[in-house]
Amino acid sequence: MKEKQTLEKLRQEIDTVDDHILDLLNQRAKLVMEVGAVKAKSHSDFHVPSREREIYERLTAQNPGPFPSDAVRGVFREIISASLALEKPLNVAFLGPSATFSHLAAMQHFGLSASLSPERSIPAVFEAVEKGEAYYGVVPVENTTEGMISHTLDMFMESELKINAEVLLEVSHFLLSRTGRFEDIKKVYSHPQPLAQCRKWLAENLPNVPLVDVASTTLAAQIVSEDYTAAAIASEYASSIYNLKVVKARIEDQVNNFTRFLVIGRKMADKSGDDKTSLMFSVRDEPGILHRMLEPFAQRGINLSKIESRPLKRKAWEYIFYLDLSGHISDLEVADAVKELSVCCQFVKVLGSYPRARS
Ligand SMILES: O=C(O)C(=O)C[C@]1(C(=O)O)C=C[C@@H](O)C=C1
Repeated sequence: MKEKQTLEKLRQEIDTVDDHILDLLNQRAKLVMEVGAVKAKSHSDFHVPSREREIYERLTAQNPGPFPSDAVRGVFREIISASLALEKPLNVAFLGPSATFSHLAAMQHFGLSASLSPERSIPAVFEAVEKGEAYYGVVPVENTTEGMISHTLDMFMESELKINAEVLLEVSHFLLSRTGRFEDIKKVYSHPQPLAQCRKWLAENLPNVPLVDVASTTLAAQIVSEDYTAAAIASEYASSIYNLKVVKARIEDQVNNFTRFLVIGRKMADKSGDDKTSLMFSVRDEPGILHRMLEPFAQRGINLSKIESRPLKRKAWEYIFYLDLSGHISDLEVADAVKELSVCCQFVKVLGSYPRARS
């Protein structure tokens, strides 16, 4: 009896706190709408990744607990997403179909209030943003086990779109089926990449079961939702969409399997204080050129986090280089280094400066 009274009292207190939270959320929403009106007048960008980063960092740093800091980030992810939708409903194109990892990356970055539309290919995502059908696009660029996604890099050769943000997503594969029972599985469907990333686990655990390549993990989940004797390798999110049970979670052979996605838009992103800049350039074919192209960065102590080369399609044995470095293009040192680099280049293109993703 006493416990019941205590419970009731505690729940009343929770209700009072919730009322405060609701009131504060509405106070915040009104302020954000004022910010939106100012931005509309000055034609400024509605989505500001650097400001969002500042909010997350400030709140998680000062969080006294016991509410977990990761949850603070998740809650504010949704508060900001809903606020932004009040300023301007945001259309975001991503590499579809729905429930694939690009969809998850878009949800992670923009929250659940953004309107997310699947596109059938990487060029179609670029096109949707270029034509203004979407404000932003989300495309994969690199995987820790499979390497660079050259299709995305090649798109920047023609496109004038800018990288506005990066998203790091841990890619975990789930074995899903209607019954959730191992013994019912007579076939496994998935996209070739997840099948390759789970090869060892499949050989050990389902050695005689045929593996079937399909166009996406979503299609695999869809097929399996109508076949009680098949299983799909897909994301955990796909299980909720297609009403499937998890036979086995995290079956990828390599732990720490991350994919990096780029958020592309029509304008350059503001400086956040912890940024990366991506460049693309081609150099003249002459002795010592590789050394010279890296010198401007080494001399200024600018850290390079990635260098990648791709063949220039128009000319045999000539290459385009992609470089990721620490800093924003509005930093004097970075701007100077890029200027110096351009002396030994046929062309240099800044693909964008954007906040470094939290790993
Ligand atoms: O500060 C802004 O520029 C806002 O638009 C407000 C706000 C927020 O909810 O705090 C919303 C969206 C932006 O991406 C960043 C922050």
